[in-house]
Amino acid sequence: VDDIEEKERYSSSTVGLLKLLKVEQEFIDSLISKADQLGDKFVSLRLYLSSVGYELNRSYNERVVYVSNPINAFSLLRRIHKDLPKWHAFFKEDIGKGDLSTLDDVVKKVPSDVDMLSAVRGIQRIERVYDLKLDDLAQGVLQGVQYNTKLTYRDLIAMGDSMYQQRDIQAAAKWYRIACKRELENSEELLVGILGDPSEPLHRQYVKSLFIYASILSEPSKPIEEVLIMGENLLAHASLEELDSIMSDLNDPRIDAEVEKVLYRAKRSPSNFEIGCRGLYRRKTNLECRYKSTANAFLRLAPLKFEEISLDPFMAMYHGVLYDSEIRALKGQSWNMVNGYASERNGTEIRDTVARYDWWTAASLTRERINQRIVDMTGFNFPSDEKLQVTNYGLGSYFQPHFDYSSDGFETPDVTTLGDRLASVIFYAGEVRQGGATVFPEINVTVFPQKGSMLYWFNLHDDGRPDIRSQHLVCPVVNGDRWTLTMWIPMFPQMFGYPCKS
Ligand SMILES: O=C(O)CCC(=O)C(=O)O
Ligand SMILES: [Fe+2]
Repeated sequence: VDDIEEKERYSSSTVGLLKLLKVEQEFIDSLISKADQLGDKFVSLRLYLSSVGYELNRSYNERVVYVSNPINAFSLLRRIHKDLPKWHAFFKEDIGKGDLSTLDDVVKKVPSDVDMLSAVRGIQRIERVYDLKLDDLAQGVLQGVQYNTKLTYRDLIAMGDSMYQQRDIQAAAKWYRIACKRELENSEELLVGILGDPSEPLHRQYVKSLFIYASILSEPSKPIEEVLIMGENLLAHASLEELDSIMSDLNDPRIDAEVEKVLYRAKRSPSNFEIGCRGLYRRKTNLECRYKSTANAFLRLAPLKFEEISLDPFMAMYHGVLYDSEIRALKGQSWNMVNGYASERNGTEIRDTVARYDWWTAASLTRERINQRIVDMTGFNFPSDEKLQVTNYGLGSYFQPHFDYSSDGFETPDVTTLGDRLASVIFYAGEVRQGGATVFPEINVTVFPQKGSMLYWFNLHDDGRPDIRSQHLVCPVVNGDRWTLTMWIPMFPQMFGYPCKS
C-alpha cells in the first residue's frame, strides 16, 4: 500500500503533467537519435509523431498551457500509458542491434494503472462538480469555452472502460455511446497494426453495458456481479454479424434518442458546495473595494488594492501582492513535493490525491520578503523566517471540505506552544482560467484564484473557539496551473498585537 500511495501521481499536479510531457519528449528524442537505424520504419516514426500531435520546440509557457487543459492532460496520460509501450515494442525490434538503454529508460517512466485511474477520476470530478455535458467534454468544450483540442476515440473508450471496471455501468455506457458516434482519427493500417483496432471491442462493450444497465434498472436487487456475468456471457457468443446488426439498430436516430433518454434521466441536484464551485452563490452587496493605506506605515507608503470578501466572519483579499518575478522563482525551484490526500487511509483502497505540496523551509530573501508582506498587510505577528507551504494542483485536483484548526485532525505540533491556527493566508500563484475556486459553503462565499492575489480569513472566534463558518474546500481545477503559497497564523503570538473584533 505504502508503495502505491507514496508514488507520485502524474495527474495530480501540473509539475507531474510537465514531467509526463518530458517522458514523451525523451522517447521522441531517442527515436530521432536512432533514426538512421530505423530503415523502413522511418515512415512509422513520422506516423508516430503525427499520432501524438507532436509539436517541436514548445516553450515552457506553451507546455504549461497545454497541460493546464484537462483534455490534453488526459490524452497525454492515456497515450503514454497505453500506446507508448506498444510503439516501444514496435521500434525496438529494428533498433535491436543498437544501444537500447535510453528507450528502455523512458518506458520505465510510463504511468501506471493507478495514474490512469487518477486521471479518469479527475475528468469524472470535473464533469460532476460542474455538471458538464459529456458530449461537450468530449469535444473540448469546458463550461461553454471551446478549446482547440478534444478527447480522441481511444480516450473516450478508455473513459468507458475505466467506468466499466469501476462498475459504474451507466457512466460507461454514456462514454461508449459518444465513442460510437466517432471514428478512429488515424486509421492507417500500420498504425492500427501497432495500436490495435478498438472498434469491435468498443461495440461489444457498448452493447454489453446497455444490456447490463437495463437489467439493473429492471431488477435493482440482483447482485451486480451476477448481472455482469450475464452480460459477459451474452456477448461472448455474439458473432460479428449479430453485433453489427445490433449496432446498426442502436445507430438509428430514434432508438438512439430513447437510449439517451434512459442514460441521462434522473439528474442529481447539486450540493451547496458544488453551487459554490460553479460560482452561483448570490453576490454579497454590503462589501467594498479600496486602496488600503491606513493600517500601518508600510501601507501608507505603498497603498494596496484591498477587497472585502465577508464582514462576519471577517475575510479579505489583497490584489497584486505576489509579483511575477516571485512566481517565476517559486515555480522554478525544484520542490520535493509529496502527495496530499483527500481522505484517511482505508485498507488498500487507492486514495484520491488532492495535489502535491512541499514546505518552503530553506531560508531565502524572497520568502522573507513575502512573510514581511503578510505581516504588513494583516497586522499579524510572526517571524519573517517562518516556513510557507507550496502547493501545486493538477488534472481535476481538489481539496475536500475541511477546517484549518487542529481539532479537524491537522497535525500542528506547535499548537501547545503557539496556539491553534487563528487565521489562514493563501497567495494564488498560478494562472487558473476555470475552476479551482476556494469555497466557504457555510457562508456561501466563492473566491476564484487570481494570480498575484492573497486571501485571508479567520478560523477561530476571538476567544479561541473554532468557528465552523470557516469550513472551506478547493474546487476541482477545470483549466489551470494552480499554485498556492499558504501560511497559517498561530493564535498566541497575536494575543497583544491583534485587536479583538468585538
Ligand atoms: O488553496 C486553497 O484555496 C485553500 C487550501 C487549503 O484550504 C489548505 O491548504 O488548508
Ligand atoms: Fe484549508
